[in-house]
Amino acid sequence: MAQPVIFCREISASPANCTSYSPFHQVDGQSSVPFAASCLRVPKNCSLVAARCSLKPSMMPSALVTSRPQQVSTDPVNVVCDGKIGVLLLNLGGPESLEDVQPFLFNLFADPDIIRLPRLFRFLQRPLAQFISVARAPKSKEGYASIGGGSPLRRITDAQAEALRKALRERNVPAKVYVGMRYWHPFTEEAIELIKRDGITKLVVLPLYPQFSISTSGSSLRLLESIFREDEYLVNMQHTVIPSWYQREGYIKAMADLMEKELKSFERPGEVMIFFSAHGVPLAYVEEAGDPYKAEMEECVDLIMEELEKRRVYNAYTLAYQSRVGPVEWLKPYTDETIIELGKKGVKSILAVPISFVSEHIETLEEIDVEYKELALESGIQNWARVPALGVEPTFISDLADAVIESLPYVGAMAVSNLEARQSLVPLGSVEELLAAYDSHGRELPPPVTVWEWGWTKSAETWNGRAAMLAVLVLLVLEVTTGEGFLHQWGILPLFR
Ligand SMILES: C=CC1=C(C)c2cc3[nH]c(cc4nc(cc5[nH]c(cc1n2)c(C)c5CCC(=O)O)C(CCC(=O)O)=C4C)c(C)c3C=C
Ligand SMILES: [Fe+2]
Repeated sequence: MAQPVIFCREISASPANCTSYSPFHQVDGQSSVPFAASCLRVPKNCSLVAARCSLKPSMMPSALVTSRPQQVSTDPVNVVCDGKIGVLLLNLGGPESLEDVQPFLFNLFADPDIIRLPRLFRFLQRPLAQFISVARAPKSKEGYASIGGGSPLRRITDAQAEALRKALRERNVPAKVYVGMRYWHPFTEEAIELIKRDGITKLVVLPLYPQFSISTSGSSLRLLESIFREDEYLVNMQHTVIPSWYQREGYIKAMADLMEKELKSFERPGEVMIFFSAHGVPLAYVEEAGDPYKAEMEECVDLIMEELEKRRVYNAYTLAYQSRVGPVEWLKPYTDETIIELGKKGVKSILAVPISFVSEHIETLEEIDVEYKELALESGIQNWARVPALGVEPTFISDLADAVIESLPYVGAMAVSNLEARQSLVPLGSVEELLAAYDSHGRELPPPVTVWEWGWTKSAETWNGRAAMLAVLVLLVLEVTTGEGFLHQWGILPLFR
């Protein structure tokens, strides 16, 4: 994993030709040593007012100076360009109807960042995804049926895109804002088509996940990288990525505002346990593949609590991880077990705070509001409330707009137009650099799901699952090699040719 370093960059634009060099400095204590030099290309007629940026220690690669955007100095950063600016919001996507559930799950499980099979078995990714999605669909459908028959994600993300567009316009930055989902409509590929159609020349890529995970932002960026690689238009389009933004002051304040408001709904606000519930990831993502998700999550919680303390809110708090799937170990502590523990310890009031996602979705509306609430009440907790997701909260949207504007001076700063370099480097640097910083060896990730959960103990479940997985792999190999078997009989296999 990349070592923590401090990067400092100064950009100065010469008005004559609007081209400048931006030396990078790696700052080691007091001294500052040149680290690398890259050419910042700015289109003609673009006036770039000097921007200074100093970043605190971070795991981010050098290209991603925008990863600590709140650290950008208060100097005015004005980029008024004749280029067409686009902002691409990346998100997960969700089924819009019950019929969409199985194909949506297929897309999710076909993603090697969700299930990464050993290289030898990669050809089984899609058959396996088909198998798991068909097996899981009935349970998932029940969940989506209970929240109105589909995910609200598309509607909310579209509203966020529109609000962001307006906020940018109010700041005199005319930009088009696009939504690209990873697993359902509008797919990232659809967004890219619109970006090309509109002739966008400068793109800010903004995953709508506050914290970075290989399984979310990483997966979306990996897809984007492969699209960029193959497209001559995109090769020449300048871009930058804001990989995570949980540490931004505006986001932290917006979260604290919502929490403060919700705390007031309790009879004795001071006695409420603040319960941050984050979406989990399998432990191996963090411990073996270098996913910064857990570290970023913990820092995020600390920053929110610090902000609340400034407001004289001193409640006890805890962080746990929800939504685990299958028998492998996920990040701990688990939300359900923690709720039971708190009940045993005599906690009477809980304020649940969904922390890894900025829209309402199935895991807030069903898992937290229904399942965890029920569990809490059964465990002796008497008062339960939940903080709503940020959605289009003005402070939040306004902060996203600031993040986009602060990142504009870096758009294309790492551009490589050299044909030879394109082969080894990703054309426009930053997506590739980001992916290279995490999960650089593309290590095998554990399949986080299983459809075979039998046995009485955790260990038995794990081994049963592994044995069943092996058996299915063998069957699939036989199917693919002989063209006969149960998947063909069920008409499953021809679907993914
Ligand atoms: C930061 C957020 C998320 C992380 C990290 C994440 C990892 C992750 N998810 C699965 C499996 C499933 N996720 C599902 C839905 C879903 N996941 C997230 C967010 C994160 N996932 C959201 C916002 C949603 C809901 C979308 C919606 O429709 O509202 C599902 C489908 C629902 C279900 O059947 O439970 C699955 C499955 C894994 C395996 C994983 C990490 C490897
Ligand atoms: Fe998920």
